Amino acid sequence: MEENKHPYTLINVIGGTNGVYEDHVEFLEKHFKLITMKEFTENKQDLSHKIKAIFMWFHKPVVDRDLLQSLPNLKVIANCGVGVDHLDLKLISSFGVKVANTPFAVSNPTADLGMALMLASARRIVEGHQIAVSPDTKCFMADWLGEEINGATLGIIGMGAIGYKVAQRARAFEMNILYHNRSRRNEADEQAVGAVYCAKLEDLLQRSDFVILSVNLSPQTQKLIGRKELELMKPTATLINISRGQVVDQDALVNALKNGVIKAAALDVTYPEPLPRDHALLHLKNVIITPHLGSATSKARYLMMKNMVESILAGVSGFPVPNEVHV
Ligand SMILES: O=C(O)[C@H](O)CO
Repeated sequence: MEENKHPYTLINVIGGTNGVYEDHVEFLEKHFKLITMKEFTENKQDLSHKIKAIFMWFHKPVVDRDLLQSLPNLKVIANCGVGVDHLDLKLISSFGVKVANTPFAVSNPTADLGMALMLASARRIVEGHQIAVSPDTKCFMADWLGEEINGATLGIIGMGAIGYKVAQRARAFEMNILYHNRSRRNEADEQAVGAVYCAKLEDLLQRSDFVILSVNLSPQTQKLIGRKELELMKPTATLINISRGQVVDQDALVNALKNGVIKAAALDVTYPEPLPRDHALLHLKNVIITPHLGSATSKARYLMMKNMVESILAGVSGFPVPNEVHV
């Protein structure tokens, strides 16, 4: 592969659970001369001036001041996924480096997962599976009653791309939809999904049977849902989190779930991930937890990688970077 045709790109070590999938490597190698973190660490002197881009797959490699200082020709960091809360955008931009994410690749699968969690909790899918496979089970179709979501009220907190996709799906399930967002959506958007804006978060919390979190993590949304907010929810309500674990005060959530303040929680994200094995959330019957599966589909992962490649190619060639995240 000719060096002058292909930007050198620093990636996380190939393979392993946090690595770039091995079957993606062939695709990446068509566009880049890939340098793994290991190769970089072992040959810093030779490589540091050559690397122009970072392919950041699930928060790796860690981009800190030291790494930025050792890459004087770095132009662009492509992050897989939409959330960039693990990146210090101001620091990165002070080095003249651009950041891009992949919002369009993740919005459908993450919204799907939000619906899956809501339905799984409402219809007791996880308990049902355990009953169905248990050697002691003799009786099917017994008293494992759940709730129907049609006609119920869904409160969506964070009506960005993912929140809106959730609303589209919830409409098809004939739910009543409330939403709270930094800025109100235009009338056409609201009407298309039948969503009603709640300027006050309190209002949405009091009226919803299901509350779903689809906000970005920021200083404003850290512990957005704490004791006070949980107490405003109905005792029959379920909290679903597909955003970031830190958006919820987990100690307050554990208390609320233990004491019947709310009925249940369905969480794709926690803090930390994974939770320590003795964490109370892992042992409560009214909790479902999935291991951050929001964007975990083959289609999304392929699209993420494709979008990242496009952003890197544009960034290293001095063109506007698709999906650039501005500070
Ligand atoms: O930020 C995102 O898009 C997801 O959490 C990564 O899968």
